[in-house]
Amino acid sequence: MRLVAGVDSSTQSVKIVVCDAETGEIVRTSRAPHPDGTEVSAQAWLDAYRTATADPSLLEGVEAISVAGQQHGMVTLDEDGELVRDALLWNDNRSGGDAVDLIKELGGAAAWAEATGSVPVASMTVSKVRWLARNEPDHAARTQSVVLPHDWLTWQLGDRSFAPVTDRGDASGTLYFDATSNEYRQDLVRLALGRELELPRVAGPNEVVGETPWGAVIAPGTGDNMAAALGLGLRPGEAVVSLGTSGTAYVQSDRQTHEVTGTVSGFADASGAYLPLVCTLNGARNLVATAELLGVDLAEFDKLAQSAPPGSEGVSYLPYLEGERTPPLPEATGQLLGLTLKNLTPANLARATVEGVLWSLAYGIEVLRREAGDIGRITLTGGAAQSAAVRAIAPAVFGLPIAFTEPFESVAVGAARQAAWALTGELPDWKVPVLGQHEPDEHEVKAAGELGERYLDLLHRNFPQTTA
Ligand SMILES: Nc1ncnc2c1ncn2[C@@H]1O[C@H](COP(=O)(O)OP(=O)(O)O)[C@@H](O)[C@H]1O
Ligand SMILES: O=C(CO)[C@@H](O)[C@H](O)COP(=O)(O)O
Repeated sequence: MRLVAGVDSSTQSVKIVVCDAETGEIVRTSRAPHPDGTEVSAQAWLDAYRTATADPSLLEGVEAISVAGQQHGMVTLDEDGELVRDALLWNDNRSGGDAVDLIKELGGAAAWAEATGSVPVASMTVSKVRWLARNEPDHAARTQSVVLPHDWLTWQLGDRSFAPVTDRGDASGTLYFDATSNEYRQDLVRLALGRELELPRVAGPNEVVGETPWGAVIAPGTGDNMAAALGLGLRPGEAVVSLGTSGTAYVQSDRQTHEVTGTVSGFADASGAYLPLVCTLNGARNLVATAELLGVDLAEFDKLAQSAPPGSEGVSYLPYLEGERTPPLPEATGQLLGLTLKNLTPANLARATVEGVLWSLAYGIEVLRREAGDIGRITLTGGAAQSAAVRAIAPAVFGLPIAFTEPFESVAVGAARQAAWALTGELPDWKVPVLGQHEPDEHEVKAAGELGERYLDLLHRNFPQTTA
């Protein structure tokens, strides 16, 4: 058996899987937590990786490795390749105003969508670069290069024996990369920073970019959502909804989208195609927060949520606990609305939380459908895909069949699949452990329409800027 490893260096933790390169069978796993917060030293990701791999038997016999990472984070390097400051992560909202400025300066949202496939929001690397230039001129002056979380960790795994590399998927989330021509847009870096940056070379999807000190092949790696698409074997006409720290919804496409409202980002994928994607800042943590508020564990939370009727008897939960990105409301806070003496129950509160989180993506999925074609089925992934309530309520909110898997680290497995591709030259066919599928019934589709209208109305009334 030839072994390959995949690393998922995501927001809350690092997860590692070791797989049979031919079948994808998972033979070993490990994980370690990341520090909390939206401003984190990249060194902490390497430390977590070292903790997770401290047992030498984990990577024994592994012939290839690949790192997938949280997208967009700004890792600043000086002329010696040392870290200039802590990384600003994708969910750090301080660059919200910078995104607005950059949109104006390039001539509007359509100009950005045309140039890069996406419209800047606080999350995008280009907005963080502008924030650095504006707020920390000394750090900006020392910054020779900006790389992404997965680029940096990949470079460290190779003991810095090659120049930093990235891949087309993660590069497309910087907003200074054009995934149609596969070229950087240094003019957009200049717009953000006032000068050009040294940027990592964009490796091919199954290129061998280097070797670890212990002799394993290193694959290019990619962004975490791109890796999950690989891990789940995403096919045209199907979507993935991921509920980790973020909420994401995406499809694979053979053409780049250029959606001007910024709801859908026109990212590239890790296979040479595209990955139009909707991302919210508020995924699984809403469920965890409400469960804590109710004083129950996640299993009990699931039971409560499923015991309430669709629509939560009028209780609505706008899940903007960490501000929001889609729609771009970096300063927003969460809202709990429609409460009465009769409906204020733990069950309605639990269900409304799930409905609010799912609805915030359903709203984006409608735009995704318009931009990238119809969607026949959604596969759930990310931490909260293990929630029975999410699985049961999703068909009612999306009005679509919902497939779910056994506990499955789709990002890490996707990275491992890429490693196998780099090792053997062939992208292997790996079986996805689909456990079941819930179909929406007619009543649920109707309920989805009503819930959608209620939430859109609440969004527009509470955040009038979204109606403009
Ligand atoms: N059954 C569950 N219900 C709801 N949330 C869950 C469940 N299991 C895990 N989570 C949450 O999912 C999140 C982790 O998901 P993950 O996809 O690993 O996140 P990330 O990739 O952003 O680090 C954590 O906030 C965790 O508490
Ligand atoms: O910013 C995005 C996508 O554009 C996020 O999806 C990050 O890539 C973080 O992912 P998770 O840690 O939530 O998996």
